[in-house]
Formats: sequence, C-alpha cells, structure tokens
Amino acid sequence: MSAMRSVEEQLAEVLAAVAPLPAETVAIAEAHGRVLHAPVLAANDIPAFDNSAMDGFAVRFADVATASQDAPVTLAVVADLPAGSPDDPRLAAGQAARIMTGSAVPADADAIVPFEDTVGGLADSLGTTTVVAAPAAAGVFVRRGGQDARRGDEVLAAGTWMGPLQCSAAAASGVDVVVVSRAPRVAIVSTGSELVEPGTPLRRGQIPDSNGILLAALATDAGAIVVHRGSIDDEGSSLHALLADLESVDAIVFSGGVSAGAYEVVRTELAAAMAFVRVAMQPGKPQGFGRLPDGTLLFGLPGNPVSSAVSFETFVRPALLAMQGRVGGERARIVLPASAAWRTPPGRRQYLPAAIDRSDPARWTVAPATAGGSGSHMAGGLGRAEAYAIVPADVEAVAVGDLVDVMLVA
Ligand SMILES: Nc1nc2c(c(=O)[nH]1)N[C@H]1C(S)=C(S)[C@@H](COP(=O)(O)OP(=O)(O)OC[C@H]3O[C@@H](n4cnc5c(N)ncnc54)[C@H](O)[C@@H]3O)O[C@H]1N2
Ligand code: MOO
Repeated sequence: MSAMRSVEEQLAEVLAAVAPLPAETVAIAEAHGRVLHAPVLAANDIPAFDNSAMDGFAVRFADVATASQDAPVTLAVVADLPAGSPDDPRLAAGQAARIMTGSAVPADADAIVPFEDTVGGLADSLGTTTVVAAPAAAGVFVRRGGQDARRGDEVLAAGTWMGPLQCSAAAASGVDVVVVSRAPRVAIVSTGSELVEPGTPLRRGQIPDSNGILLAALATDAGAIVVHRGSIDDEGSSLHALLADLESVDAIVFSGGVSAGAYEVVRTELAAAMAFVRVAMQPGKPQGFGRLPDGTLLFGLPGNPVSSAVSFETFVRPALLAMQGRVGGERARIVLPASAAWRTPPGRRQYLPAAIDRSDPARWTVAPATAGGSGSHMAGGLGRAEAYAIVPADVEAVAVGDLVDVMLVA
C-alpha cells in the first residue's frame, strides 16, 4: 500500500487547483459576508467635517481661557446648532453657539465647552451662558474632519472579509457599493443508500443524512452559496444523473463512498477525474480530490461525520476562501492545557473535536467533546465541540496538563 500523504501535501494540491473567482459589485447593504476584490477607498473624510464631541457650547478659546468658578465668563449665545444643521454662524468675541454632539463646529469657534462646565443646563441657555471652567486647550472636544481617514484613503484592503465592523467602516466612508469576489457556488452531495432526510422514521439500516446539513452550513459560513444539497444512493447512474443536472457550480463536496468498501460510488464513478489518497490524519484518512473538465472542484470527503467535518476544515474551507481571495481567514489557533487525558492514533495527526472550559478566564482548558472515545462516528458529540485539538502524529497520548494546539471553529 502506498505511503500516506501529509496534510500539507494534500492541501497544497487542493490550493494549486483553485482559480480565483471573478469580481462583482454589490450594494453596501448586501456586502456582509463577502470578500473584497478591490480595496474600499473613502468617498468622504471620516469625520466628514469638524464636529463637536459634546453637547454644550462652541466658543472662541481665548474668551474662556481663564474661566473658573471664581472668575466665571458669560457669553452671548447667538446661534443654536442641532445635529444635521448646515449653519456656520459667525461668532464675534464674547459670543458662543449652543451645539449638540456631532454638529458642525462653526469656523469661528476653536473649542467646545460641555454644558456641565456652565451654569445651568442646556434648556435655558439660548440667551447667555456662563462658563465656570476653562477648556484645557484650544481644540478640546472638537473632532477634526479627516482625523480617522481622508477622502481617497484606503479604508479596507482587498481580501478583507466584510464583517459587521468592516461594512460599517465602508458605509462611514461614504461608499454605496463595494467590489467583491463572486460567492462560490457549491453543491453538497451525500452518498449512501442508508441515508434519509433528517426526521424520516428510520427502518433498520437507515440513518439521517447529517453530513448534508453539516457541510452545507460549513460552506455557507465560508462564504459559499449552496445551490444544491441532497443525497444519492450508491448507484453510479444516480451520481451521473445528478452531475448532468448541476449547472454552473464551482465545487461539489461529496461525503461518503471514498474508502475501500464494495459500494464506493464516488471512488468508482469519478476515478478519471479524482485522485483518491490516504492522508496521515485522524479522522479523515481517505480523501478524494480532483476537477471536472470545466474546472469544477470535486472533493470526496470520508463519510463518517467527524471525518467529514475535519476534512472540510482542512481542505474545503481553505479552498473556498482562496477562491474568494480572502486574506487572513485561517481559523484562530491557541495553545491550551488539557483537562483530561486521551489516546491518539500512531502515525497520524489527530483532529479531536474538543470543548473548552472558560470558567477561569486566566486559564482556559481543553478536553475531548465526546466522553468515552474519539471515534469518527460520534455525530452527537460533535454538537458539544467548539474546536479541534490538534495532536502531532508522533504523540501517542495526551496527559492532563499537557499543552495542546487548539483550532477554534465556533
Ligand atoms: N477496510 C477498510 N474500511 C475502512 C477504511 C479502510 O481504510 N479500510 N477506512 C475507514 C475510514 S478511516 C473511514 S473515514 C471510512 C470512510 O468511508 P467512506 O468515505 O467510504 O464512507 P461510507 O462508507 O459511505 O460511510 C462511512 C460511515 O459514515 C456514515 N455516513 C456516510 N454518509 C453520511 C451522511 N451523509 N450523514 C451521516 N453519516 C454518514 C456511514 O453510514 C458510515 O457509518 O471508511 C472506513 N472503512
Ligand atoms: O479517517 Mo477515518 O476518517 O479515521 O474515520
């Protein structure tokens, strides 16, 4: 039997086959979850203009530089500036404008006095206001236009994933559309004559198709559009009928039918397009990967539920991110002490579904998500996992207190 491939070798083969997807323009309100194909350049300054950081009075600093409880300074309030006001009232010496947070600061003012530093509140302040504490310096509580970004500055780089914070930054910079990579179109195909839709009463031998749900959700989280999800039996005719039906997909993710059994439909029917190899990982040893003549990527993931989940993380997710040109999308990794002991398979890197105990914020610990074993069939225990503990191939056991690499996936 041929030697096992390393995870890195298999991933390199997958990534070498990935072609970047073309760009498309979407409205900023539709950009959440997409990856920027082109940088976002600010269409306006942020802040857009000099504006007040406080509710209070726009003043000429020189007028109030010596104000104190013992030497209060009374100013004439000659204008009122609610947020959104386009006014720029002239202020002569001894004059102030009442101003609200976010309102444009008059050109003649160079400091803001919060109303707490005046006698009385805002309500009765439209005639005069008496300042009882001097601003620390000229410019205080004035938020300068362009302080955060200038029109034309790069606010977000190409390759950025548009999370809520990134979408808001683009919106604040005044753009209405962004150029993103087209979302990968993915088909999720479970194989196995034992599979039924979740919730269907099971006769002996049948199980719910949980991988379809799993892989569709993982693909969606990776930015893909799932254009098809379904299961097929182990007949080659079913697989070919499905392939003929699928239109313009970028990747097909099969689960099951890739190992050594007598009914391995993916392996037998797609032998010309895919290579089936053994990878030195547990779970996830049998892997199939290839391309259709039109470039569609074909992933053949092992059918055991934990094997499918780990294989997606290891090979499919990186490919979907690379198609979108995403920069820095790798899962976060941390090192944590183990709070339980477990055994690991010799000669294969282990990816163990794991739970993290966060009860002591200064000392998180990690343990297997499934008590009583790390079997790749533990589809229920997977629900308690929020991470994978990754143990090198040359380690045979993890002891309590050992430091373990942990990949966060939740
Ligand atoms: N003689 C050998 N047998 C097996 C080997 C081997 O090297 N020699 N490898 C084992 C390993 S490791 C794995 S992993 C599995 C991979 O098998 P397949 O990818 O061919 O998957 P199936 O045989 O179709 O199914 C395996 C297992 O997973 C369940 N399954 C399949 N699809 C789904 C689904 N959509 N939802 C939930 N569960 C699913 C299926 O019922 C089986 O229990 O092969 C080992 N065997
Ligand atoms: O590799 Mo299988 O994926 O060990 O369960």
